[in-house]
Amino acid sequence: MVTEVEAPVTGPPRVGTGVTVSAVRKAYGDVVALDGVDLRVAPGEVVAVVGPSGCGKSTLLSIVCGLERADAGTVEAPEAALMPQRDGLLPWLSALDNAALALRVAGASKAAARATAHEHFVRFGLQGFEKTRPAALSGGMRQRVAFLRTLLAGRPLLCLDEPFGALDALTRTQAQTWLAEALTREPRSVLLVTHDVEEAVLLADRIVLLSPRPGQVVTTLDVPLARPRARTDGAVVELRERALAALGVRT
Ligand SMILES: Nc1ncnc2c1ncn2[C@@H]1O[C@H](COP(=O)(O)OP(=O)(O)OP(=O)(O)O)[C@@H](O)[C@H]1O
Repeated sequence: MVTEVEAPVTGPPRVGTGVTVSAVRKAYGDVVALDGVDLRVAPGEVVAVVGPSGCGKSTLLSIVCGLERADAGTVEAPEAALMPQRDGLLPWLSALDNAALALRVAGASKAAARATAHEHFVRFGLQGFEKTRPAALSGGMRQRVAFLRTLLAGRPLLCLDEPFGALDALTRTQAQTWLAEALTREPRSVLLVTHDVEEAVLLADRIVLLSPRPGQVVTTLDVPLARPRARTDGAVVELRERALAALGVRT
């Protein structure tokens, strides 16, 4: 009998040292995107950043990932893998080669990178689609390929920018469930940007609410609930209402 062992995606370090953002400010000319933002992601914690469109959420992720520099303030963060707002899959590569991309960039041979990525295809619900190009995949499958590629980068911190923003409501719900399960299996420190308060309550350990631009932290909510969480659960509904009220949204 063959016993299948659930292999982790990559070796240690898995959750790293966490993230500390202190008094970060960033302006583009006259447009102040972020002003005095403080934020902490403890090792292994999922922190959601929620706020209205244009309040600087993507800018914050770019700074934490080291793609942009803050004008003021400090950021301490381990090496991060960014899953951008659009899935960023390369249209001319197969699903397998897209998933294996970070490994290739890190210097693995094509065969080794494909073999490692392929080990995870069943678990990610992608088996049978190895050779399929992104255009022929469903939206949910594209997100899973993009997420697998992000995980395989082997970084202790994942920065996810609206990972499900482009999906329809049903696919989005499935993807949220799937992400919650994936993070339970493969714990990482996660900074999740979303404008969907419910998504934040379903996935995060803590929610940081930002004001309209310039983005400033309005309040932080703890989500002390076991996963998986149901959107109809009373505690989930209550936290969602509290977050919306803090953002000034009437329900
Ligand atoms: N490279 C840039 N050059 C000039 N302005 C920028 C640049 N990047 C962002 N901005 C501006 O900074 C502000 C914050 O943008 P950012 O994309 O971080 O917001 P966001 O909260 O992620 O928005 P959304 O929810 O709509 O994605 C916006 O006014 C945006 O136009």
